[in-house]
Amino acid sequence: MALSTFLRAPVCTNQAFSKQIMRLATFSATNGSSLTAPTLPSVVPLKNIVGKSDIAPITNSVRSFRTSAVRMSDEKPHDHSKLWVIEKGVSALLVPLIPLGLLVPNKLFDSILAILITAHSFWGLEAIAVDYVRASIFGPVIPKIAIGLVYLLSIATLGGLFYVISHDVGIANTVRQLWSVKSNSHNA
Ligand code: HEM
Repeated sequence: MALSTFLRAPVCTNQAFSKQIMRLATFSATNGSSLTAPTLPSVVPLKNIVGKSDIAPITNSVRSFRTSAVRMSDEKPHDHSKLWVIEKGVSALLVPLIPLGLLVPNKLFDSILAILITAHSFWGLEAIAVDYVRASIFGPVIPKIAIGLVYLLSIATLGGLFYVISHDVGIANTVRQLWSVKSNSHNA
């Protein structure tokens, strides 16, 4: 097991374990001795050692760390859990709404589907752009262009879907026509 993985394991981040490690490290640093069972007292209060020695004790030998970017201090805190629930709610709504919209083609279902599909694919594509087009790899400009393209594509998708709904046969009927073309060519 890699050391970093081991240190992040629940047993290592446990407070009692951290205290024990701290005690061992401090004792070793201040005495310069090896940690063998006979030389190590069972309890060495930290405050007895700190101050009695010039050597700084290692007080943060086990420290949690994060791999995600640290939040900028001027950034307002966002509650992403609410957006997460909305994203998953929209995904769940698509499951009954897509077949329902196809079974009963009308402008209301088409409009709801247009909005939900655009929102859902926007969040999906935005997540891909944020996750894969990173500033650390592509520099500061390309990630902004990628996000801009996601916005452009989503606006074009919503505009295109509403054009089909208002000026053509609608989304559900378009899909049904495509299906019938396929089955006609199959029969011919
Ligand atoms: C019943 C219909 C659908 C359901 C239940 C569904 C569900 C999901 C789920 C659960 C995810 C993963 C989200 C995550 O990683 O957190 C996802 C990702 C995505 N969906 Fe859908 N989806 C549906 C239809 C669609 C449609 C119609 C489109 C586009 C026209 C679409 C575009 C995307 C995209 C672009 C992603 C991101 C892909 C990725 O993360 O790798 N989805 N969808």
